[in-house]
Amino acid sequence: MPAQSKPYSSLYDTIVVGAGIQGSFTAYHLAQRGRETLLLEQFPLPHSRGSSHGQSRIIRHAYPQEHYAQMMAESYRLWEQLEAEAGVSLYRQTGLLVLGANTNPEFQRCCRTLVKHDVPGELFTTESLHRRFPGIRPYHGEVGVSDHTAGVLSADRALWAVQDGFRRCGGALHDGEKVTDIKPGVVVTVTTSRGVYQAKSLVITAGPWANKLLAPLGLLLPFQTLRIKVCYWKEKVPGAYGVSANFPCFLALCAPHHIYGLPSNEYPGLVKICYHSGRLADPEERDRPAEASALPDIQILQDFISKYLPGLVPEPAVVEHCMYTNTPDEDFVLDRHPKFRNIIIGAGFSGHGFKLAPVVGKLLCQLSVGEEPSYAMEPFRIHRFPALPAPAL
Ligand SMILES: Cc1cc2nc3c(=O)[nH]c(=O)nc-3n(C[C@H](O)[C@H](O)[C@H](O)COP(=O)(O)OP(=O)(O)OC[C@H]3O[C@@H](n4cnc5c(N)ncnc54)[C@H](O)[C@@H]3O)c2cc1C
Ligand SMILES: O=C(O)[C@@H]1CCCC=N1
Repeated sequence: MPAQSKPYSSLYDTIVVGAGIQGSFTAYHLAQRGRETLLLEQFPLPHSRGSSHGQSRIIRHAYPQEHYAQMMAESYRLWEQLEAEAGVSLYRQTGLLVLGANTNPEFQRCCRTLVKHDVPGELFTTESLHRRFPGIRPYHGEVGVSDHTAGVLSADRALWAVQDGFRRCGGALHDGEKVTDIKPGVVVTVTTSRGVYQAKSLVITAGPWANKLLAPLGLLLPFQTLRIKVCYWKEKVPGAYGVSANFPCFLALCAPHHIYGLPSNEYPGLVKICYHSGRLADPEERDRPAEASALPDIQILQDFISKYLPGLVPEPAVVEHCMYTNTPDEDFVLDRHPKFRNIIIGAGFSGHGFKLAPVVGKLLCQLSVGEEPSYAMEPFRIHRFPALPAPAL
């Protein structure tokens, strides 16, 4: 048992299951409020089996949905606060360019939220876009809008910083300890591979494993767990698409799924460009070879790079893997269990939850202490899914 553990079957205010970015921020907010909190993680930390590992994530105000755009101001502030507390730099401003047809409704909604929230940026015609970013060829006559506040979060470092902040507030983090059973009740009993704990409330932030913990609690949410290929592409001229050359992050509004990229930085000479989808995969068998019918994501990226980014070699130089947990509408689930009201669920972050983790953690903390959440929660409610399958309890 880890040194700072309480004895067998001790009572916590809250237990959080899953120390990815969402569970870690939830635990951090709870501990900052003086709640006795236990954060349980199945794998020894750090690990690369879930959704929060890797060097980089995009942070941006540019969102087509108002409910995310309005959370971003607070999210930036909380990231800055964490940087100050931890004494580390977590955010690098690069700007972000959204590329799309000027008739694309999602593009137009992004422009509207940027204006509404007074976010500094510029509109680009096809011609001015190519002049300003010569490395980009708007192949189908796309236009652009930029978000000057956007940039890159150092993901691994951020995860470490928030877990360290949690511990410094007196929180207990047990890694390498898998939750195997949850018994609901006024006091929730949690059994792990190492012991039994009790808490007045429980937060489940288990990423792609969420349904494995929810099914025995009579709930199966309509999640798709996807294996995403994180591809890095070589610059023909080193640094041409780099942060030092002021190349921005970008989000290309392509059908059926978007393509996004980050300037070369973490691996010098390599630009991270990914397809915002992947093939269905169980997180327990993430790297099992794909069926023949699997999504040709690399070909889609190669085609995009040949057409739009002529300064890159259209062959991936490095491919890593990560998991998405998608909901049908790509909105998060932040809600109480419909039957066990002291069990809170944070899941379904659909490949865009990292930047919002400071606010997500605050909302899950508010739900677990019985406070009114600071934002309208309707988009995140479980009851938006019709006809949920009901596993027997
Ligand atoms: C390739 C890729 C690129 C992305 N890019 C961006 C981006 O640019 N910007 C952005 O904002 N977001 C991005 N995201 C999304 C973001 O990274 C995720 O939304 C976020 O990391 C989800 O975190 P999580 O804590 O929900 O899940 P996870 O990180 O998977 O954490 C869940 C944790 O729960 C643990 N767990 C599960 N079951 C148990 C159990 N029984 N007992 C104990 N522990 C358990 C798991 O081991 C895991 O550590 C990206 C995601 C990927 C994969
Ligand atoms: O959330 C983000 O910014 C990235 C880029 C767009 C698609 C998903 N993740």
